[in-house]
Amino acid sequence: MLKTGPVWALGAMSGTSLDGVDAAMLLTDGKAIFEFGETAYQPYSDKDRQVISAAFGKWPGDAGVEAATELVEAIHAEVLSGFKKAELVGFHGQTLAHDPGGRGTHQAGDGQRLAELLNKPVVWDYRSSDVEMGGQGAPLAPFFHFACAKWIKADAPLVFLNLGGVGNVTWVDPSKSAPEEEGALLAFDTGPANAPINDLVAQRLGQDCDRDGQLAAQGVVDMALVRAFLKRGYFHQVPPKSLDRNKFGDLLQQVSGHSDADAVATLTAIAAASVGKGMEHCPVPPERVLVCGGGRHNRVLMALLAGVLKCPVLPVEEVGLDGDMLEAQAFAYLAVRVMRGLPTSAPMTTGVAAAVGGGKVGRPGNIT
Ligand SMILES: Nc1ncnc2c1ncn2[C@@H]1O[C@H](COP(=O)(O)OP(=O)(O)OP(=O)(O)O)[C@@H](O)[C@H]1O
Ligand SMILES: CC(=O)N[C@H]1[C@@H]2OC[C@@H](O2)[C@@H](O)[C@@H]1O[C@H](C)C(=O)O
Repeated sequence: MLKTGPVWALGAMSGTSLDGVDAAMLLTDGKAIFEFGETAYQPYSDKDRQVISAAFGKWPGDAGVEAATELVEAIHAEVLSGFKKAELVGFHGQTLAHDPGGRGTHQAGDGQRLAELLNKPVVWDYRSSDVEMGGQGAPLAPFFHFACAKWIKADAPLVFLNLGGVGNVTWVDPSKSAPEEEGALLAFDTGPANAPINDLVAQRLGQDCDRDGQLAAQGVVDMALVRAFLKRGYFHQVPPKSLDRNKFGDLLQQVSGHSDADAVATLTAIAAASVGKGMEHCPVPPERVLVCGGGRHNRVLMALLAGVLKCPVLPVEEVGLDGDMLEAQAFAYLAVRVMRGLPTSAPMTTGVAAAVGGGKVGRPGNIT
């Protein structure tokens, strides 16, 4: 049993951009944020990235999945074992495939095995029960965004924008008292963010990202391609809605005739335009957009967003949050909610039939 009151939870996230594993401590009772704690980051090597990306789009039992899973577990065990103060762990794992309307959702990494290795309770498989109840299983950070809005004492509707491999937004009404309350949240994936940019610069230049947007800054945006992209069905779907990382895998083909700089500039403009399009769904316009995720370091992307959005666009650091660790903190927060039987998603965050508490709990000594 988890003791009552606030506990130190350790969250870990390996995101779709495949840069590495983020880990962060959070003191929470599953409702409010009490304190932010230590963090760690372990980048994937090129070899790790190859093993994991070879398993993208694959399901348990498919070739390559076991190797990727072992790697994900081993790297998490290494990073997380340093956090002695953690009373429990929230382990997201690595999404390999996401098809909520079909085969489900697949995060590599077994929380029971990790619980044995770390000798602590591990909450994992956060997305499956939401999907089983008709939800998208993503995004799941929104309940934490609600807690962040309270922590920063926001007094008007605002948006959290995460620019990871995929982009996602959470619109928050901070006047509500709980994230599951009707009208408190609206969340969905906006479109591709860093994933296509990373893939293109990896393929063409052997780089891991377009650092600070340097290449995009030298290119010319193919506006016709951007306009055509926004006509795709996904952008006309009413949220909640979510994306597989490789849903727009044909994008690289679309820019194959462009120079490196023009191609990256166009993919960057597509990421910004997708967010702009998504904002049309907000119940009321947000007072500000607070940006987390690695894409906020991309100056071109941030400048384009400032042009597209009709309110201030600020990195979350402006309000005292850590934009590189927000998702890891989210899974720490959600771990405590799961342990306490509190919901982790709701109809307006994932489209699930009713508020649901996702997540399994792995406990040391439970291996059969
Ligand atoms: N200085 C930088 N300049 C440009 N892009 C950057 C910079 N730093 C990080 N990024 C981008 O941000 C990515 C990492 O972002 P983040 O860790 O938020 O993604 P993620 O958690 O893997 O993805 P997701 O949120 O989709 O699961 C990198 O792969 C890179 O594309
Ligand atoms: C299926 C899956 O892993 N989705 C990720 C991905 O990365 C960003 C976006 O797409 C978001 O929906 C989600 O991650 C964050 C952490 C979330 O669940 O809120």
